[in-house]
Amino acid sequence: MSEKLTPMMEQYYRIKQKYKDALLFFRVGDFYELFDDDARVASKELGIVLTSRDKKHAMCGVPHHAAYSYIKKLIEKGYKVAICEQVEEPTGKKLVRREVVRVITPGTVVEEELLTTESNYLMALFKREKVALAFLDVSTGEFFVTSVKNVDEAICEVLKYSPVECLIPESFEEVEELEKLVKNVRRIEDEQFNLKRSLEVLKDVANFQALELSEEEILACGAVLNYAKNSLLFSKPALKLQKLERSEYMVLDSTTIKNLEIFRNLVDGGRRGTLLDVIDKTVTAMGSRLLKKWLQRPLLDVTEIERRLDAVEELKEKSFVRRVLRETLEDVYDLERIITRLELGKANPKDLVALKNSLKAVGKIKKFDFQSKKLRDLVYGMNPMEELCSLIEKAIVEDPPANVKDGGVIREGFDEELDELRKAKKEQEEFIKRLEERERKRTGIDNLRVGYNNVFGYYIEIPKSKAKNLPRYYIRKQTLVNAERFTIPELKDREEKILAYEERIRILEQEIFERIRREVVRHAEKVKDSAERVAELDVLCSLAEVATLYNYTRPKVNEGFDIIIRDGRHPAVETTTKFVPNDVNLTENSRILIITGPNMAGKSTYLRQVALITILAQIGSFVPASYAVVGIVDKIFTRIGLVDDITRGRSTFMVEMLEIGRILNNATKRSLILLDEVGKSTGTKEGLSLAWAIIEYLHELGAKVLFATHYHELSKLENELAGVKNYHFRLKEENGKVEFDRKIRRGFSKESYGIKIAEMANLPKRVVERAYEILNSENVNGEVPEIVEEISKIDVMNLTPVQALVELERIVRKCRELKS
Ligand SMILES: Nc1ncnc2c1ncn2[C@@H]1O[C@H](COP(=O)(O)OP(=O)(O)OP(=O)(O)O)[C@@H](O)[C@H]1O
Repeated sequence: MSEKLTPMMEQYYRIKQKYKDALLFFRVGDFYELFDDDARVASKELGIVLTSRDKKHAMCGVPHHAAYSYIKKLIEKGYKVAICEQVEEPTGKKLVRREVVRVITPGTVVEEELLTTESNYLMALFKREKVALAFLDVSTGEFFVTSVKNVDEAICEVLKYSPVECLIPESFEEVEELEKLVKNVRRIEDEQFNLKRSLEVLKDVANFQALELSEEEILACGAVLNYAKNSLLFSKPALKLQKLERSEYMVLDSTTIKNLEIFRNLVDGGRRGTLLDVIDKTVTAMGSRLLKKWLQRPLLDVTEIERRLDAVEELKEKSFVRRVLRETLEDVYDLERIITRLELGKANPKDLVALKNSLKAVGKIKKFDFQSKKLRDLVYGMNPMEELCSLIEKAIVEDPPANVKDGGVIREGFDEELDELRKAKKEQEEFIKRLEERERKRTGIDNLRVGYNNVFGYYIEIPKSKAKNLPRYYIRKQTLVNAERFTIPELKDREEKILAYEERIRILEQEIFERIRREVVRHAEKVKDSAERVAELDVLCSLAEVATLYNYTRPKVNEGFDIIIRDGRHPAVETTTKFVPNDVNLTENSRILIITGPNMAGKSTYLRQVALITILAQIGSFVPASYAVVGIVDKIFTRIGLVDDITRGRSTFMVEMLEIGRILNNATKRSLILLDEVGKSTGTKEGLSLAWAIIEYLHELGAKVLFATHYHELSKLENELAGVKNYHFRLKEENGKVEFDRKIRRGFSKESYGIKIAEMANLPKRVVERAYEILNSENVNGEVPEIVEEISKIDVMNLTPVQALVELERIVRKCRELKS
């Protein structure tokens, strides 16, 4: 078959050979065409018509000007797209040279049209003794690496950063775990995680030597960089690597991130109703990304937290200044991405104008005067780069086209040679105008007209009825329904001149644009620095805005142990419900709170709000409370709600115990632990014993614990362990009607409201009455028969001596209680 291929198709197959795993967008004139299997896939995924070329090759195509919308769909579905361009101007019949100029994958996108404002991370994972994770957002140049102890912790990082594409060695076993969280997991041959190759690509990263990375980290970093390099984004990456130490930030494990609905809600996985959603009032894309990072990494350093709080307080108080500042911040475009596109040579003239306008806004921000150290430092260090700004202003027109090749980008008066060429071209055009006038007179045809199109160039158009007896130098070019088109030697001559000028203008404009781009890139670091400052100011303004809007107060954050909150609220629930505030006192002798109360009373909400207030305090935000003291928490663990993991053949109980095991093994005295109905997923007796033993363990550890439970028996722990205190929620009963009052109270409530809630839920009256009847009958209410039954169930022969002792102790305790 190969000898019958046209030269173009031969060229196609040669190129396709190198990009087998990508859909090849092959530029033919104004279209990108896809062939064979690529065409079949694309036509199905994009809903476009499948045709054929030369009746041999399946084919479909998309117009080049709309290509991004199609590429976006394919990328979102996880495909790689290789863009093959015509890299020379087509001349005559000779086959035009074509090359792949870019391979686009979800994690290597820099094109504005293909991105959202969120971070777009490409991640690589490498596991040996530890697990190293490298994250690269090529669109902003953000690049960081971190190490964790095991795959569980790695999953937690993945959940936090939500990478869009993930590279793992083929031998990595826990791939299913990852695939639940990341749409595009790519298995890379193990040899690709190669030390020599990684070191080779990493040597271009300026600060690499200074970082002391582990081998795992080097391999993970090398893998992401090589992948980005193979997508033809850069030959030498201009990146700075950051090594994140987990010990510098509060650790939020994956269940906590999910349960507290920090980034995604539990309803549909979206952003609505999440903590991020509530506190994100940023006005720039950079600010919005940074705020998310702050939530991903709450601080442990009290000094820095206090600095942020000072800044938020000042901005909260100066509401007018804040408003003006936020309006100015709105004028700053996504500088991080613009400067990255400029560095990668993928920027367009509009990017330069946006950069200039942003720098002007930066200049205005620099003039703000603040008291707090953080705000002063941020504002003072802003660099508006007036010279660069005025260079762009002088060089680029205010509203340039998106593509330099379209021309009209460089302002008049900026470059003498360009002005000369434009003038010369204009003279020719004016000559043609005069020529039109002259020919009208010569021929006596009033509606003779000179026109231009891309295919035929300049022509003289004359209505058909009058296209007779024309001068001999008129040469026919084209016949239309109502008109004839001609050229004359003079017009042809001028046209050639105009085309030659146009070509020189085009090249010169591109050269000037490139010169300015290089000049801007020389100052890239300064632009990036201002971008970081803008992002931080925006986040601080957002926190001040939220504090004002929702009436938050400044927490007192310290190195102490206590968490004391007055009138605390759940930041998200309070935006949709009339919220009843509650206090919390977590101190050395009240560090484990056993919280009982009916279903739906508000126990889980209470647990969550304490954790959310702690997180807010440690990112430097005000908190939803009237007063709050927060002693730094190193890790937050949660076990809320029952989750099955059937896919892994684990029962609800197994999952629960695995999670509890992880918590008990990793928590420290400084940790905050939220446990909701632990033990519920197994039999009452066993569940209760486990809950009991877990509380004893955590009491010894000294951690702060909120333990919501239906096991009323646990309330006895208050008398046995110094740090345990009982709290409860109850129903308000007025005139025979019950409702939730959502107030937490000290002590333990014996009342059980199950049937009352059933009544509230409109169960048939007969059922409710019968339930009360049974409840009040001897068998149910009497506790002696219950004990007898329990003792008879104990399988004495199969108990170890220790277990037997535990059982005995429990029974004795119960009997004593009954006696009293
Ligand atoms: N302090 C509060 N003020 C107002 N509404 C609240 C408050 N706390 C909780 N709620 C509302 O009550 C509902 C039930 O709360 P939550 O889920 O915390 O109850 P629960 O005691 O944990 O219930 P269960 O034991 O069934 O899990 C929530 O959906 C919330 O909207």
